[in-house]
Amino acid sequence: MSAPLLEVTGLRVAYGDRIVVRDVDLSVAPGEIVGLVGESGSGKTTIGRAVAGFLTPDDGRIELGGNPLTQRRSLAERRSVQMVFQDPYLSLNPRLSAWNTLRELVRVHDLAPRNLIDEHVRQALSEVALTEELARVRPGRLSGGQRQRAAIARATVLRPRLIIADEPTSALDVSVQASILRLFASLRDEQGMGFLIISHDLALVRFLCDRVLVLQDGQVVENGPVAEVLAEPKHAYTRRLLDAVPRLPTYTRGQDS
Ligand SMILES: Nc1ncnc2c1ncn2[C@@H]1O[C@H](COP(=O)(O)OP(=O)(O)OP(=O)(O)O)[C@@H](O)[C@H]1O
Repeated sequence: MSAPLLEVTGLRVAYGDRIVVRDVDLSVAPGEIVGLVGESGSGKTTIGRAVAGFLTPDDGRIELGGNPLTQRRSLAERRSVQMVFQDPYLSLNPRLSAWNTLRELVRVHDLAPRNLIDEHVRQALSEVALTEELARVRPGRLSGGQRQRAAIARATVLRPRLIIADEPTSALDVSVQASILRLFASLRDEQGMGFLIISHDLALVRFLCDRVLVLQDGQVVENGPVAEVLAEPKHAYTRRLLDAVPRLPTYTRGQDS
């Protein structure tokens, strides 16, 4: 297996004196999609926010490509780890079109010479299958799926090495969920991006992820290839999580509806 892209060791996060993440180790290899599952309140989002640099852990190490990441990150380090939220409005400025948001990011991060900024933005939009016409309207006029595509382009335009996606499809209609998941898979396959996908949806994890970590009360209780963990969960908690889903819906690999 290739050297990890992300390596987290001994992560501990407390809110006040309440420890909500304890001794968490996790890794994501380049081109790997790792799922982080667990009940509500088990600490999934907190881990994602710590890795993205939005909060300071109380203990532990976060390394990207072998280099330690602290909360005080350089522009390049911030660019390398991008987060996509359940609610695309958190990623997009409602007063700015996605087109302008993306252009501004390319400019600030100096990713293309002035005359090639539009080209760079067009490329990112085409990867998420969003037309320039749609990208030029305010996010409020887009459908939920289009808005999430714009939010993903906001992350991918920066050519990050790792994307953390927190419940990226739970606000979307079932009909568009699978198309967003296929988009993540193609970014993994074509660009070798690593993903940490936070979800409570085991069907999504089975469809998309290569490996899964199961979190209970802030601790990792199971970690392994998705097929193994979901077929033969070793931990009673994982079995309970699976039992709580009477029948996993199946995402199709067909055309978007
Ligand atoms: N800013 C905060 N201040 C205090 N406590 C918090 C804060 N954010 C989260 N918590 C608490 O920390 C614990 C872990 O929350 P977290 O959001 O990481 O869990 P989660 O697994 O992502 O849950 P969900 O699936 O509901 O989003 C919860 O008990 C939550 O109430």
